[in-house]
Amino acid sequence: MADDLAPAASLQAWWGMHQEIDTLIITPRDMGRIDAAAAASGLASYGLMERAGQAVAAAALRRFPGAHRFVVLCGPGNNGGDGYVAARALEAAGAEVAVHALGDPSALRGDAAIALRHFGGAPRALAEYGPRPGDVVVDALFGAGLSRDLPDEAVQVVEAVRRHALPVLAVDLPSGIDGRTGEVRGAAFEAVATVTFMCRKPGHLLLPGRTLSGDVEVFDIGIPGRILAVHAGHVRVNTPYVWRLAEPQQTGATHKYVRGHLAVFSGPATATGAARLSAAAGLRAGAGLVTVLSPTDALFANAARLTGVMLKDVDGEADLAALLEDERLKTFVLGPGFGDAGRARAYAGLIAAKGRRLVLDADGISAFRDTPDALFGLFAGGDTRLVLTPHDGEFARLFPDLAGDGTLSKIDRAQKAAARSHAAVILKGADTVIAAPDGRALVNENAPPWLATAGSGDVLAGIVGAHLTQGMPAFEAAASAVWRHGEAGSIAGKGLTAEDLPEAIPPWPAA
Ligand SMILES: NC(=O)C1=CN([C@@H]2O[C@H](COP(=O)(O)OP(=O)(O)OC[C@H]3O[C@@H](n4cnc5c(N)ncnc54)[C@H](OP(=O)(O)O)[C@@H]3O)[C@@H](O)[C@H]2O)[C@@H](O)CC1
Ligand SMILES: Nc1ncnc2c1ncn2[C@@H]1O[C@H](COP(=O)(O)OP(=O)(O)O)[C@@H](O)[C@H]1O
Ligand SMILES: [K+]
Repeated sequence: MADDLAPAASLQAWWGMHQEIDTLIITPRDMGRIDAAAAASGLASYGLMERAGQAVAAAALRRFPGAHRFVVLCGPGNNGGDGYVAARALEAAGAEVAVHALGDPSALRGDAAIALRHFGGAPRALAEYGPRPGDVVVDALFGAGLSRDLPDEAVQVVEAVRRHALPVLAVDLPSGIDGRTGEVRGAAFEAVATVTFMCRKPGHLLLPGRTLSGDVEVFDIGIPGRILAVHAGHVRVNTPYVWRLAEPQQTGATHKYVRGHLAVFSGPATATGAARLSAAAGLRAGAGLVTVLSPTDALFANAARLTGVMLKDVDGEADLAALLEDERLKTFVLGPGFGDAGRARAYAGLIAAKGRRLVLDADGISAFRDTPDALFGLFAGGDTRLVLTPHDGEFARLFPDLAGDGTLSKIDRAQKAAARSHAAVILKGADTVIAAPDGRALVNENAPPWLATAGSGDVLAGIVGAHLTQGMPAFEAAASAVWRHGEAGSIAGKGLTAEDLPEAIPPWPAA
């Protein structure tokens, strides 16, 4: 996907400020380009392999001091080459080492053939490997070059290693994980740890690859940062480094209207809690004022439970149209607990027509399941004013073709959805991806699993709304909201309920 986008000069400049190597996520294809560029610049490619293999051996010795035997499984490409270097280094350190190769080692080419020659031993066939207690498996079968499902021979070894519960140290990626998508191709090792080189790949961050990679160590094998930067696409890890320059500034002249007014639509009398969760989160996340806009039948239910948040009777399009005359009301959250699909569509239309910003979540998203293009048309043109916050199910309602396309990674899906909808898209999950219409995308990694609790998404929508109403650009507002939501989950801790989250939203990290 990244390649289909011709980055505008401004976008290149934007990423130019965000080239911290720690935040780069590089696809296997771009990594191939980086290798080629490194070689073209005069860097000896075998030197890169040598450093890679040495780093793997060092990690193996450090992590598994009690290993009886290191079993290095080597594949037919450069991943296997790294394995031969590691095997030689482990032997040199005095460890017991067994090497098994997939395919005919004499067919190895290039750097991998050199690595085998330096190793000097004769690898045994993969099928001859018999797991023993005390074995530590160094998985160098396939890395970035995996291009199809694992061959049967490799699947059998994966299964045998799992049956014997042997620890696995993966080289670059656990074999079987697709580095571009994080998906399992047929079968995959489950690694205790993975040693990768220069930067993480999507497969280390997207599920299930994230889980199967274990601890990921990123080792610098000496490719210059300038070469990485030139060939890095538009994908980064969601860290404050990426959006800190867009954080709202608090100055002495700040007053509550400068900090922005956020409005959250409530559902009917029987479904008001979700909107209050969003509203409470919005206030805590920095909106100067927050108002719950409630249908008449739900006013008492809301009034009984609101303090810092204000309440207003909005029961239909005429009421909303009148309210939109107040220019200070800049941002709306529509969807949590909302229920009424027809009304949700009408409200979104009015908000768009008046040039306001909208966080569309939950029922607000589902309301457009039959007419997604109508939604996307509402917010086309100009600055990005719409943030969509779907989980996978809601995503499939608006973008059924993208959801059903098994060739796309979660990053690809979010990027394509953002471009189509003219929205910043937060595609939620344990590996939430945030994407902008211009192709930028971030993968989030700070959310603890106990954040998966009813109402947690409502809190996120409120935080996004608070950031938007303080004037942050949509993509940065969305990304920083996902990050603060994740931090709140860690601060509130295991066993949290969504009610605990607003209180736990942390201050902005120091810029
Ligand atoms: N800069 C860096 O990061 C550096 C990276 N380095 C290392 O290089 C690794 C990438 O090497 P790589 O490109 O040779 O790919 P790799 O994963 O070894 O596999 C390719 C081979 O497997 C084959 N093949 C693929 N799928 C298959 C299947 N299902 N079943 C059977 N065969 C299959 C494929 O055959 P083909 O598809 O061409 O038929 C080809 O022969 C990278 O992960 C890292 O460890 C370091 O050495 C130095 C610097
Ligand atoms: N396993 C997980 N680990 C971390 N965060 C998760 C996990 N599962 C879900 N989340 C997060 O929890 C939130 C759930 O939101 P959502 O699916 O809308 O639920 P709800 O509608 O109950 O609020 C999202 O922010 C999502 O990214
Ligand atoms: K591997």
